[in-house]
Amino acid sequence: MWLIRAIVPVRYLGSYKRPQKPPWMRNPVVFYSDFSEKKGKVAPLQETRMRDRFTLYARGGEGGSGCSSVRRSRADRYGKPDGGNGGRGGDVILECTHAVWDFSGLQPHIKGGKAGHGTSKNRIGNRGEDKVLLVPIGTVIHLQEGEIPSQVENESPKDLDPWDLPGSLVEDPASEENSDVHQETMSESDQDDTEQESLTRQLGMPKEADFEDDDEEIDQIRYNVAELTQQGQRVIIARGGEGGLGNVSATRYVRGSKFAKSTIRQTNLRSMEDDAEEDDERSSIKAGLLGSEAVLILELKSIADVGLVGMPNAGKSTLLGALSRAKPRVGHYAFTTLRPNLGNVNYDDFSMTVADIPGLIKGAHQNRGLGHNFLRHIERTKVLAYVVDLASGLDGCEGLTPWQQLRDLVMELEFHEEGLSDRSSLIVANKIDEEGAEERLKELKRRVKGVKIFPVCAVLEEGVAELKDGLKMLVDGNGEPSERLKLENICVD
Ligand SMILES: Nc1nc2c(ncn2[C@@H]2O[C@H](COP(=O)(O)OP(=O)(O)OP(=O)(O)O)[C@@H](O)[C@H]2O)c(=O)[nH]1
Repeated sequence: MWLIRAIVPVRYLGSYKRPQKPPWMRNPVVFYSDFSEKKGKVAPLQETRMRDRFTLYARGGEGGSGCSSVRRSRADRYGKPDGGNGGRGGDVILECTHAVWDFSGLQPHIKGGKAGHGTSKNRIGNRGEDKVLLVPIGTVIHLQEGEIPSQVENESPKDLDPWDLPGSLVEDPASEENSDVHQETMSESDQDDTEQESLTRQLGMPKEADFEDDDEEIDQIRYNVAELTQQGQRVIIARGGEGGLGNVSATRYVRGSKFAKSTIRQTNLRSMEDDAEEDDERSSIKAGLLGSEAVLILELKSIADVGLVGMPNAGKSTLLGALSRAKPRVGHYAFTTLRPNLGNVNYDDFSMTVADIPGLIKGAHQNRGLGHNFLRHIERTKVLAYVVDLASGLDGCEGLTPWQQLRDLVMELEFHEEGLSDRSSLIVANKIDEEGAEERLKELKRRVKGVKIFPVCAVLEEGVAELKDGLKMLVDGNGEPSERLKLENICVD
């Protein structure tokens, strides 16, 4: 026995118990989270880049299959069909909400819930679960493939309140007129055709015209097919498939067709050929239909009354904080702002939204800096506030003079979209507290004409009240139409 103990390791004899590690060694991350963070095991919290453009593939849920079941009783030896229809597949729905900023929470592929199958006793299958995706306010939908999304709830009476949006959803008036005329002259037979078409569409059957236009439609993106601009507004982007017919409904359907004479009792009398044909038809109507599919490009265009445009470090975020209760990130380095920030400016009888756009630099249209992608967020602003840094380039420091900043900003706006700078504007001359800024302001007023200039110290909130009044005048529409910043009105040399 002693000999065996000496040869076989002690742990295999059952008496050995492996010593446990102390708890702080078993789970170092929990007990020493600071330590592990220092070692780089836990990634530091980082602000992720905004996702304001997103490609989404959506598919409605499959319809459930219809059930084939026969209910027999003593009185009815042959039985009666009692199979219920399949349920309808779930839809994929986009819902607009203030709760999300961008599309970073979305998955690229989304499918509606599958419906339940029909069961005996003529019970219909459960409806598939709808998938609701939350998107931010100001989402514009472009259609790459599939059906145009349909509005379901809270449809806004106007496209966007309270002004007409420049460059978005502008429809060709001629086509509108044509469509009106077309509607007026539509005869009753045409209406019947349309009803038939919608029925075919509901049943998921392809139309003849679909086949003809297929080639043309490939690779064509239909822009601005829908947009979500109000809290709670919803659109269905992919519809669930219809459920298949159970044998109760299917028998009725088949009785009405060319198999009128073939009932369950007459099965034995039918020819084998008819049987096969009928079975095919029965099984095709029994299966649930697939849901519709769509490939969409979602694009976020924030909606604000005023857009703050300026070079990095000009003090836009500080100014937004001074104008509103928003608390954007402020830093003494360039590109602190990585996503547009929105703030509400309140007056006694009025309120407006201000958007702080990430800083622009010369060449942003060639993707320098953060590029000019964020400029799409000011496509929908009514008023532009150019924020310039009066202290930039003073005392031999690096930086552009305020008038050079303005020239570059207007040029970048125009590079992004022609005519983007052509809207009511004012200039915010920020950092007036800095040494030499007063002289700079005088020079700025001499060199730039056509728009009002508001000297401001955003940090100390000086001049902010006057700026608020100036913004209100422009947003209200009381501003003179000539108050636009034009390149020819900026003297740089
Ligand atoms: N002296 C002075 N400094 C200011 C004033 N306004 C802003 N600053 C400073 O300027 C720096 C940049 O301010 P931000 O508000 O982050 O500038 P921004 O334009 O949002 O910068 P980006 O995020 O890069 O686009 C910060 O250090 C602010 O404290 C001002 O009126 N006077």
